[in-house]
Amino acid sequence: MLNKLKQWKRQQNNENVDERFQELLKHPIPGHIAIIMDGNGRWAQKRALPRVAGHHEGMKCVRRITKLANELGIEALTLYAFSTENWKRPKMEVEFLMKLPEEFLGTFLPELIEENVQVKMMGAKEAIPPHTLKAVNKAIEATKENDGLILNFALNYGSRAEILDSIKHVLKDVQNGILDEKQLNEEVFSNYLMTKELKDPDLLIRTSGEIRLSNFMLWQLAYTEFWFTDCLWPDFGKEQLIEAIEAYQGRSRRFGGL
Ligand SMILES: Cc1cc(N2CCCCCC2)n2ncc(-c3ccc(F)cc3)c2n1
Repeated sequence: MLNKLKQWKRQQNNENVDERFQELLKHPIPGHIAIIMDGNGRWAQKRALPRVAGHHEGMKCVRRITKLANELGIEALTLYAFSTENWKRPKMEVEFLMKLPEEFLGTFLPELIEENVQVKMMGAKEAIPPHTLKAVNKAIEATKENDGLILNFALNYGSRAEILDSIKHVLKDVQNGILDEKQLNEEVFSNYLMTKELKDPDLLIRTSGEIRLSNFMLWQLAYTEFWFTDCLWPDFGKEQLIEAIEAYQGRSRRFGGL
């Protein structure tokens, strides 16, 4: 009896989730969503599993949320997969993390191609292992003509380093007469950033209850709506994505105006 009731309640909830998902489409959808995918280690710890099990489960969640974002017609999804600070983690964990891109793409690249997804990457390539970079570059090449969802992985990414490198590039262009410093403004500077082909994120989601940016897209998030959740990334699913976008749709954005 109890199982029947649980099954009925679960079905009611699923129907409600699907209705809410469809309802999202009647209101403005965020063009670009950025996600700090936090809580993978804690997810594993709660289950007395090794931390890497949480990272692996988090990788499956990447596929789940990518499919949902594509269904919603979201233009770009930027995922913070590995920060410049993550190199400080234990060697074994870093080696495991650096294998995830090739595992993800080895499994899902055909599906991404099928679903018209364009894979991009932003970050400092020089420190990324060749085997990792080879898999990512293969996916970028294989999907470069796709014009559906842009799936942008932040890999060995740090925003302060990105901004500093852009400033150095601007200085060099001014010195070489390529750029007149009087022409330098926010729009011109944005074209020096790794995100030059993307609009700024409309919505930032951070999971696991942490309320900080962790050196992520500091310039680009100036007018972005933030949504924080205690939900751990591996547990982040359709219902949580709906909740985040419902919150976004409930806010009126003024971009500094009245
Ligand atoms: C380093 C790392 C970690 C990683 N995690 C799983 C998601 C939670 C965050 C940490 C662990 N995931 N998940 C997917 C990728 C990936 C990266 C580039 C790419 F082109 C394709 C897939 C990934 N990369």
